[in-house]
Amino acid sequence: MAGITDVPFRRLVARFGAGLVVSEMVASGEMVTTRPSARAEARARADLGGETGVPVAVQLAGREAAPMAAAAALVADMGAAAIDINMGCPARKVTGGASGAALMRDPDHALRLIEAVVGAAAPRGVPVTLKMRLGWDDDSRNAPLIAARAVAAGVAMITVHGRTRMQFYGGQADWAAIAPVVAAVPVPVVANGDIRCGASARAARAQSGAAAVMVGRGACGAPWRLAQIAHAQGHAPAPVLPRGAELVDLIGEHYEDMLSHYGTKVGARVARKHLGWYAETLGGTALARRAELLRADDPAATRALIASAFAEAAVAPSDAASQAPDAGRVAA
Ligand SMILES: Cc1cc2nc3c(=O)[nH]c(=O)nc-3n(C[C@H](O)[C@H](O)[C@H](O)COP(=O)(O)O)c2cc1C
Repeated sequence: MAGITDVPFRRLVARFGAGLVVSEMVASGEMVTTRPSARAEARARADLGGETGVPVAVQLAGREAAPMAAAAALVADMGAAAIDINMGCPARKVTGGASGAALMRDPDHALRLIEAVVGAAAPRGVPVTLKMRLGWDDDSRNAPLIAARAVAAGVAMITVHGRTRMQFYGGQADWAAIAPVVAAVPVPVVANGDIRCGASARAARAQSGAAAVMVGRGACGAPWRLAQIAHAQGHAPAPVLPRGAELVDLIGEHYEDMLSHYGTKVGARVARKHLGWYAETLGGTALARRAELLRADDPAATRALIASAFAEAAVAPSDAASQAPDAGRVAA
């Protein structure tokens, strides 16, 4: 997730057992631009330096086949374990440039782009995956059609966020609407949208028939949650959940990692949203002090604040998260 799943966050997720992490969305044009600073930033976002200690898939966004193929070749040569094509981002600045979910409005063009990426990645032995929505809007739910064509072009796995682009993040993800994509392709389909706990993961898989789930916002302020959900599905051992001093240490290390990764000034700003999410996840005293955490600026004061705000916090068991707003539909 852009602005969230950066190197410090991915390092934490890897610590809880992730075997593969995915970069933030990287603009293909910037990856291959001749402007050195933009290019360096794009390549840093891809993080192929092995800093997380586990394989990295790189997600590319773009609207034209040629720069997408050039970026795919570049990241494949830099060691990407897989290349994911972004066909789901609803943001106006992305779709306005005809990238992200806007590609779903023109399947023929999208296919040329997919073929170009596969053409660059396949000879290098790197699989290509695709992330999409149900369609642009309710009148054009063309995910099954695009998925089938993408797989025929060589795509190895498809993730579907169960909303249309016009829904942005509103309403609830429609997991059952992912089932026609599962039926249309012989490759694994991953269900995404509003999955926050073991129970919602099970419900999403049951309603969609998907082989796996993807968790986005549910991992914010909860880098352990992916491991909890994997365990609830019987795919991983129970994660050791930090409490008290260990939790303070973990959040403190995340904070220090953000400062060193981005530099103190930018890092302190990036850290605020993560500290706010930790407070929302952990509740209690931490939640009561969320406003302070969101204003945190000076590193010494922030370190002291982390130590006192999270001192009594404990991670809830996975399915306690089903007390979240989607609890009703999980039970239904
Ligand atoms: C701030 C933010 C940034 C995101 N960035 C990306 C991205 O870079 N690539 C991507 O495929 N999806 C991105 N997403 C979408 C999520 O991956 C996911 O599809 C969506 O949030 C629904 O899943 P969730 O309910 O589990 O969050 C982003 C979502 C948010 C809220």
